[in-house]
Amino acid sequence: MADELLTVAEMGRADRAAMAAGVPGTVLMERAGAAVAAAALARWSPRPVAVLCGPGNNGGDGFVAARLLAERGWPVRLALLGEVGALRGDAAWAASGWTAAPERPVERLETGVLDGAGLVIDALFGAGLSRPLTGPAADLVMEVGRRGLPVLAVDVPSGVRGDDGAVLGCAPRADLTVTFHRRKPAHVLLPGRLLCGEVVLADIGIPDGVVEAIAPRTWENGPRLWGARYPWPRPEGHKYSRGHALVSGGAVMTGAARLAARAALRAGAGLVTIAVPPETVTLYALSLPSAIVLPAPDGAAFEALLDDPRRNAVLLGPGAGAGEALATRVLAALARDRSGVLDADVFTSFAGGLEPLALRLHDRWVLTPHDGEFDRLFGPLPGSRLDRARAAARACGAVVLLKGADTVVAHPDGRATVTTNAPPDLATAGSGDVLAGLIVGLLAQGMDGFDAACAGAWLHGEAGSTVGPGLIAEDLPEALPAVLRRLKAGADA
Ligand SMILES: NC(=O)C1=CN([C@@H]2O[C@H](COP(=O)(O)OP(=O)(O)OC[C@H]3O[C@@H](n4cnc5c(N)ncnc54)[C@H](OP(=O)(O)O)[C@@H]3O)[C@@H](O)[C@H]2O)[C@@H](O)CC1
Ligand SMILES: [K+]
Repeated sequence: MADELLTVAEMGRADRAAMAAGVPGTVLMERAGAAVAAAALARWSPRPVAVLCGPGNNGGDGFVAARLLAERGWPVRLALLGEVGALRGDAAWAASGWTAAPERPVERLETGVLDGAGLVIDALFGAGLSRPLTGPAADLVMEVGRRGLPVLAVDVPSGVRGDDGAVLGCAPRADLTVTFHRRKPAHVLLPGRLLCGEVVLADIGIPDGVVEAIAPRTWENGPRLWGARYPWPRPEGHKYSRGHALVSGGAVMTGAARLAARAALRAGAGLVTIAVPPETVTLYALSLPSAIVLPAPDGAAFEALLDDPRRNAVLLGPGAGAGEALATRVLAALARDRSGVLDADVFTSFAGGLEPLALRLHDRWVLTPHDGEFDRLFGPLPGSRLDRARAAARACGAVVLLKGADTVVAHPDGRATVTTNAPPDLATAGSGDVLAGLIVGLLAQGMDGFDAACAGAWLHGEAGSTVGPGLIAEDLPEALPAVLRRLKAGADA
């Protein structure tokens, strides 16, 4: 499945470009409807179907699918929101194909159309959803849910907004969603992703060059985006050539930096130094035999460690304790030519204003806030998680990774990815520290900020899935070798 995600506006451009290139809209619609019918035939045994059509082209796709399933002998009832005579363009053409057979009426959109149905095809609204569902459309959607009928959604479950996966009013929970040409953000962002069920991507004959011309800026995160630049160890390499991460460890919450350091090592950093309060050196050293544990009693000692240019990537935040001392260390790291990750307590330390950070950050730095930390640092920004992460990256000049079940990574230049492989088991204490450690480990090996953030988020999700139920954060670094082995096998194939 292609990784690009098209906004609704970009998909509209793709449709128009295809038509300008000589593919008529009716042909696109016939192929779209045929893909829906084919998906129904592939997934379900023959059964009575209720096709719910809206007043636009999404409904047009429904008319085509209804005709094709009826031609295959499936009992099909079709109901339309509005009047057939009010349909325009390709949708009117598609409706005429259905009504050409006198035994195929167009029913009013009322709940009775569901009686006897063993499958619902939801073709009420797709890309043109412009407001919350109300009236008969909402009634039908609610009734489908009450009856627990299987649902095949056309393009998106009606009520799910394509650009951000938000639900306007209500939307059915689909078992299968057939979308066209490329997926939309709604297929990967929550809650949309959960309402889509399985997503099938259908080729409706939009020429390949069209996507290149549109040059989308959003992708589903995965190794196809960054795998070619993954810093696999080289035969001629040694630990000094694999980067040296510097992790700042705290006095009280010592687990956070230890988890991060271990993850950085597992991600392949050649060396990891943890700078810790002197009284905690033994504790850190005993639990991390592969790391270098050094005392850093104060800011000056930390700066002395920073001054060694071999320590090329820095992690600040996990377990550090918010406040002036942490802020000073952050600014000291930013004043040097390093890459790094800012996490956790850093966001509280700079909650008073972004300016001191924004003046010095650049795109080899990655900020990894969850939603609460994000709001603390950037304020309540409008829009979807994609919009907000992009705006934040632009505002601060660094890569922003907005953590969650649908983690977004955004670059200041507008590129963004959505990560979809994170299992719910990852929502556990210390999980974010591991993520920060993975990213700093990749930065230390020379990956750029956007690649490192994307690869780190994906590896984190894979490690989480590998462990599965019962996961605790300590498991994640240990799961990494198996994940990397699979990644490398794919890269070598
Ligand atoms: N050639 C192509 O472009 C291709 C497109 N394809 C298909 O077309 C779909 C996009 O079609 P579309 O642009 O016509 O929009 P669509 O989702 O049918 O809805 C628009 C209508 O719904 C109405 N409406 C909106 N919200 C409402 C609400 N809450 N409650 C009530 N009414 C509401 C809205 O009214 P308005 O906002 O104008 O008042 C308008 O009348 C796309 O998802 C894909 O399935 C494929 O066939 C491939 C080729
Ligand atoms: K739909």
